[in-house]
Amino acid sequence: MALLIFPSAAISGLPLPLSALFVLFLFVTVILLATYLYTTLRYRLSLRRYTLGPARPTTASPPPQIPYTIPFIGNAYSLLISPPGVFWKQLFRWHPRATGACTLLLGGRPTHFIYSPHAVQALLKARGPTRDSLNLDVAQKGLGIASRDVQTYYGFGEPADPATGLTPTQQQEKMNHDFLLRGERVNELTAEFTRALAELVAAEPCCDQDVGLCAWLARGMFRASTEAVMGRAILDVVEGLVDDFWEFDRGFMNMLYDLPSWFMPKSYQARAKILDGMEKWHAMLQEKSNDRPDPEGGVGWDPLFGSRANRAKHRYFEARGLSLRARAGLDLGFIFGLSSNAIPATGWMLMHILNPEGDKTLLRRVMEEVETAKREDGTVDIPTLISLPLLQSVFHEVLRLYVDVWVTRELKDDLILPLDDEKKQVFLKKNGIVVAPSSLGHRDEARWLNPPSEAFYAERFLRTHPETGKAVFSLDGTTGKFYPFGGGKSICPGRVFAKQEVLGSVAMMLLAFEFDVVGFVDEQGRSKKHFPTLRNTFSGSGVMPTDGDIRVKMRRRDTKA
Ligand code: HEM
Repeated sequence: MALLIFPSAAISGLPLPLSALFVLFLFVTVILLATYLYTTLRYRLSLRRYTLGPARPTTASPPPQIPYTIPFIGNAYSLLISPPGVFWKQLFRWHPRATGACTLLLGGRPTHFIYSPHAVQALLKARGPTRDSLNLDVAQKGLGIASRDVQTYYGFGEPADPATGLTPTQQQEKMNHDFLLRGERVNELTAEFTRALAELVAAEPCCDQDVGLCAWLARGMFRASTEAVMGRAILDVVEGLVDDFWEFDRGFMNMLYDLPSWFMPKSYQARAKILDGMEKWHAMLQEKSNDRPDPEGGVGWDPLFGSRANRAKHRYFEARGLSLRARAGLDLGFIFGLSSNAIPATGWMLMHILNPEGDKTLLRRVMEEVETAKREDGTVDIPTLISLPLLQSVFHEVLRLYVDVWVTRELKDDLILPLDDEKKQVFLKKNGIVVAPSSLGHRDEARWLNPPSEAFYAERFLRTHPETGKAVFSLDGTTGKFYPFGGGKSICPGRVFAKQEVLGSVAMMLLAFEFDVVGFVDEQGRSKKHFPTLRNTFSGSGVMPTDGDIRVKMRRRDTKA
């Protein structure tokens, strides 16, 4: 006690630097302790008000703010260093999940996290909240685009263009709608993708191969989807794009969280190299295309620009007068959207279908379904494929288990969201940030039962049709608890293509090759006993990467004697 009241007396015998250190230590301890006590008291009071307040619409209260110890940094440290899911598991041991929402202090900014399905559903439907601030962060920190170029690209707050009657944001939404979401355009993209993938599959050596399945797949799918969407030239001009992309992808969240480059030097180097290469590619595009690329022209795909979606994007870049460096960064962002989710999702799907520790009948049942989509010429009929019940269920189960996305919105106005019992509401003040972490809905133990939420269950999204008795795919009852593609006006514009790309790839692989599983390996290729799980990395970015791979011997089906 005397030590606390008269520290100088207690340390009078110590040399000066040690005394100074001791005082500093004491000072820091007092600050941390005081912060913890203050935030805990505030939490207790706000929780009481929040849970005991009268259940009338006029009484919406702000979410309880979770205590923390370090001022400014707040809860960021424990949230970010915990392996995926662990922070929430520990939090819900003492903070009632029934609150449906809570506030965390992340680097000085109070951020509201919501996990009540009603609240999530209402947030996604609300027209006011936007993704603007996240988009700015992604562009500047993640993609390395200069702030003024980002402003030029997004043009937030600019009036509508007199020629089109659309603001820049509306022009981007229209582009996504016209070239990524319209049925015929998606079909064109898928046709190009499957053509490119089939060429790569045909070029694979036919002899017995022993490969890491996901690593092998990631290279092939990346080439095929990049070629289909961005054209062939980019793969020739940007040297080492495939390997550099995955190195960049590994460090992307570090960049978004502003961690210094020495923390992940290889990822920063890979990004710089890609951007240099893509700048060259853009210079070449400008040189070779005197006319502005025409997205509506007769040709669906050309080797220089690739898809209509890419031509439309380049036309927009031109119209906004963007620098080549900015175009390179924005295209890297597009390739990130294109590849960083769909490719790992395909890997997880194939690994589960082939898993020798899993359901031994799954591969046979999936093959029986996939065979029904095989055309006489050996190609796959995509409309048939994407309506197969078991295959769709496996795809959605993979998205449920492995998508960990923070659907993030910025509030331009105050927002009141309903909580689960519908009598209570939560109040969120304008200018705040709201996050709906998908993993809290996707892995909610109370929602996903038999088998429990942590388990992979291929049939999870199948129901028995009451009249035919057949298994049908269904997403009934999942609103606000399952949102792998986000929702509302910012919902993923690539979702239709993603489903065709993933299911198309799974089917093409299974129809082309027989796989014998040799064993499991970790990321360094060392053998490990069990099926791979989530890599211990930052959560929140989309489909989580695996911490290993499944080693397989591949044999081409058509060359089997
Ligand atoms: C399994 C695959 C995929 C998953 C799980 C996924 C998930 C998501 C999510 C959660 C968002 C944020 C939505 C929101 O805030 O509400 C998003 C945005 C986006 N996705 Fe995807 N995505 C996938 C595939 C794709 C593909 C293949 C493309 C490109 C063809 C793509 C392009 C984009 C773009 C451009 C955005 C940003 C939209 C904006 O800023 O408004 N995604 N995606």
